[in-house]
Amino acid sequence: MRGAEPADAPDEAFTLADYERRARALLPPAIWDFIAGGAGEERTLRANEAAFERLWLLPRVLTGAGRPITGIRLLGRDWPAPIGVAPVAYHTLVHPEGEIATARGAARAGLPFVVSTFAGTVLEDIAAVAGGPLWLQLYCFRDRDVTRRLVERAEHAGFEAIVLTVDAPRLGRRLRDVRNDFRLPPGVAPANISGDDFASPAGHAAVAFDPALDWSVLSWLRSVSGLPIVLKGILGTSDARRAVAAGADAIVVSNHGGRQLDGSPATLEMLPGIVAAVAGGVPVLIDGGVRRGVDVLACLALGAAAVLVGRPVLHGLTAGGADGVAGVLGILLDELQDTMALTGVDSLEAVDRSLVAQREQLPHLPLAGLGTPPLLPDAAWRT
Ligand SMILES: Cc1cc2nc3c(=O)[nH]c(=O)nc-3n(C[C@H](O)[C@H](O)[C@H](O)COP(=O)(O)O)c2cc1C
Ligand SMILES: O=C(O)C(=O)c1ccccc1
Repeated sequence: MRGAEPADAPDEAFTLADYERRARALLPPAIWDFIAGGAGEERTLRANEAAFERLWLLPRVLTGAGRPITGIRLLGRDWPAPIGVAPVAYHTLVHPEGEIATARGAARAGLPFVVSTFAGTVLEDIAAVAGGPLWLQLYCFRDRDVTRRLVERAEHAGFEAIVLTVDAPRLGRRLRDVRNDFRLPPGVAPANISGDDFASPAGHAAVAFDPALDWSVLSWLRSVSGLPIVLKGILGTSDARRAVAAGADAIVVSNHGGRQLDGSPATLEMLPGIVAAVAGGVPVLIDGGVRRGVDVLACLALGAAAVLVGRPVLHGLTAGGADGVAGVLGILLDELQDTMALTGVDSLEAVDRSLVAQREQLPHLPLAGLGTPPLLPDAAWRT
């Protein structure tokens, strides 16, 4: 259920769901499937969004907090809001200007952009139009020279962090793509790595990704770059602790938007346990299913430093190029401000766990306990 929708679906978009609908109407079905789909039966994909439906925000009244400030500081940089663009391959699949248009759109909000190893446009060109922090998402290839050159180029172009994706020794089995025999259309190819045979993403990954990647990759990465290293794709508490011990500068709690291990839990459900395990050691970011301002605040209430959004940015890019990306990010920002004002917090430092309650738990709470409900008991399973 997407909220009040006009029957005749006009062109104007007021929510991320509106952008999603517009993108779906515009894209060829196989490209839509590649973007929208997840691995296997898509249980994890569905779980990401569903987890937000089970969480309520508890407003505080008469706090005088009507003019919220959304800014945060992360890895030594000010962000105007705790929202960044998640790394997504091949923006040129949905718009001829690809990541250039995305960077222009993100620049209007001043928000950070994590550029994929599989970007369809050139890193230096993206850097030339960016207006907020740029991070490079890295897939570590068997060919470490190709990997190293990519990192060096990014550093030289002014990228400020490396986001190493750690949940992909190979790509997950995405059944929509298998059934569609999905291939990249002519003209869509990675612009920043050498090699060939990119047309089938899963086929290419099976050959090129390093399937034997282990924790030693961190010291290798340190040896080739002085940039902060962010590990993306952590879902378990012991992996989170290990990431901190291994010297990661931040982590992203992610199941890759449900595209890798189908059957892995919703990211929101794992967040509180991971935040507790990391105990302030490094900032914890999260992605997966963030679709409204209230979702952003829920993540922060459970301890996230910031969120990344993936598919919605591509929906904006599809529907309106740079304007569409700015539209999507602007809606999220406006909604976050609305949510903060109505929740009664005027800065993100004031946000804590007392602001959220898990739906199933509320009826059992004594009324007096509403301010500090025992939320989301930390992950029942540990890895
Ligand atoms: C079409 C598509 C391509 C993606 N490509 C990458 C990628 O190249 N590298 C990466 O680390 N994650 C990639 N992801 C995962 C996203 O970074 C992110 O984890 C996920 O999309 C977040 O969930 P959301 O789409 O629900 O916001 C991709 C996701 C999609 C939908
Ligand atoms: O990471 C992904 O999810 C993804 O879809 C992808 C696409 C092309 C190349 C590598 C990964």
